[in-house]
Amino acid sequence: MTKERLYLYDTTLRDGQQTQGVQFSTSEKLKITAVLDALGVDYIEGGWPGANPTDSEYFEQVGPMRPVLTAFGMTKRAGRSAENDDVLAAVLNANTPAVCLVGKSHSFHVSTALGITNDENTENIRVSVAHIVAQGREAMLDAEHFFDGYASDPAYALEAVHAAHDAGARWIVLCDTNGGSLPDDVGRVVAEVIASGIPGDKLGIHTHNDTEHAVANTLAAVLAGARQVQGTLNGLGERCGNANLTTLIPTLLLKEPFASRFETGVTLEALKGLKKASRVLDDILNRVPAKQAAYVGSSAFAHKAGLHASAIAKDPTTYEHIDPALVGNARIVPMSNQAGQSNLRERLMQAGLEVERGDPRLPRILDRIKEMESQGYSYDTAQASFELLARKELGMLPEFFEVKRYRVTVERRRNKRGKMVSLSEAVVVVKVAGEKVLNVSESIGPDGSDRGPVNALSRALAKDLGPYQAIIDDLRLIDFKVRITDGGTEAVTRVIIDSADAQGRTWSTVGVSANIVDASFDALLDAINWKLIRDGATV
Ligand SMILES: CC(=O)SCCNC(=O)CCNC(=O)[C@H](O)C(C)(C)COP(=O)(O)OP(=O)(O)OC[C@H]1O[C@@H](n2cnc3c(N)ncnc32)[C@H](O)[C@@H]1OP(=O)(O)O
Ligand SMILES: CC(=O)C(=O)O
Repeated sequence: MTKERLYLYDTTLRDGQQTQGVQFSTSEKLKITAVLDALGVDYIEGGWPGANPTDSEYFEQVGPMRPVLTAFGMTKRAGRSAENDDVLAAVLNANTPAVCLVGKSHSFHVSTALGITNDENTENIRVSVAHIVAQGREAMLDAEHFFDGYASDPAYALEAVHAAHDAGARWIVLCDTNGGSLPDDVGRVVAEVIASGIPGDKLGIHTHNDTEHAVANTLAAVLAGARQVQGTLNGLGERCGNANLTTLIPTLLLKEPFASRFETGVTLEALKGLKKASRVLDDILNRVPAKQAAYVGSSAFAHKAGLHASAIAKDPTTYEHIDPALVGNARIVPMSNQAGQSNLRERLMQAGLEVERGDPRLPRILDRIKEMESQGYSYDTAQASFELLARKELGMLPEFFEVKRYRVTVERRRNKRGKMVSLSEAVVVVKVAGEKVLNVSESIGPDGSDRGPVNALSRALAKDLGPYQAIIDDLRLIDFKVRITDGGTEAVTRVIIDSADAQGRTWSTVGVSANIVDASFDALLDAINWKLIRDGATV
């Protein structure tokens, strides 16, 4: 059976930039462009030229590429010609092969937001699309609020999209702008638009995630006949985000009925780069990756319960909907008080530790984990701390250095300008390679402000570890989570630290104490020891 082509349209650089707190620089936009190109999307919407200096600069710098570069803008305003609309001119001046204009298709918005008549709006759409087509560009209309408009005034919603179609638009994109639609309605409405005379291979779908249905709504639209799919990496986008391409792409490629009916520009080989693509965006945004993200999250193939891990060891398909390698992800079998010996052996194997079934050390490790978790530790995310605990029980934990003592102080005082400022200072004394080393560090960030006592401790600890220093030089603390938890008889502080290094590895460690500084210090120590072991340090 010949497969039908589905076109993937990425709007990370435009609608993704409408996410609260997200502001890409030009170089970040160029980096994301390269990721999208490698993945194989068909269109990249680069932004709104003329709306801000970054978007304009991006279009000047981006250069030729395989995906169709698309500039975004809005239909011309009433009372002026398309040729004389300065906003439209700025969009066209970016000289992109494709231009996508947002236009109103809900009569309520035409009267309320634009303050014009339906006829004027229809004319604005028609003339604007015709103007783009006359310049030899591929024209698209993002029909804003289409589904809400169709529910309240179907005749006008159809009039608006037919105006774009008749004026030569290559794509008419039906937008669920407020994200409140549900799949049955989206599928029905797309089918009715096709029945009204706009063929499905000219229809696109653009959904928002305000009811967590953006992906489901997109799939419903595709099943009803739409052939262009809009979305963003990691579901970035205005309010609750857009349809998540990081979920949609593997679903379209791997799940039925999509996999056998459709093909996209993304190959199975490129799909293996999906998790990495997702992480590049997280890195740019300085966000901690969402662990439970479908397909690409670090928990997406994590098998915590003993029953699951036992079956997974026999056949991974017992608890996995796809092979994680297809999307560049990996299976993990975390340790926790939900685990049995199958989790443990699998997890040890992943850490390079072969332990025979029936080895008496296995139940000892399990007992130790359960005992530590009852004191407030949590190992299902802090896998690096688990590995160190297991190594200790197995007699395979080298002592690279010994911490003799540490101290941290926080001083609050007025600076010369009379402003109250803090200064955190830490002293750590370690014995390493037979030598006692005293390290002192302050915690001042690049902007001159105090980064707190844990940062000062981390810097002092990692300042001079003698022969091991070169190994830990690239260690970075990327996240720090503190939680007051029940440690058996009384409340304790649990600190989880996520670390990363230049090899792209991330790992989590845990520390627990009644004292937040001690809990943090223990988690920091584990982070360093884990890296030393993984990088082959010897005593
Ligand atoms: C649904 C979506 O997400 S569409 C994407 C929206 N994206 C953005 O808004 C981000 C980029 N936008 C901007 O930088 C600015 O809004 C600009 C540069 C485009 C316009 O700025 P300003 O001229 O200051 O206008 P402002 O933002 O206050 O208001 C938008 C104007 O566009 C008009 N407008 C809105 N949609 C349309 C449309 N589809 N066609 C024509 N005009 C429109 C509004 O009526 C309003 O005009 P008014 O001030 O005469 O009432
Ligand atoms: C165009 C667009 O981003 C929307 O309607 O949601």
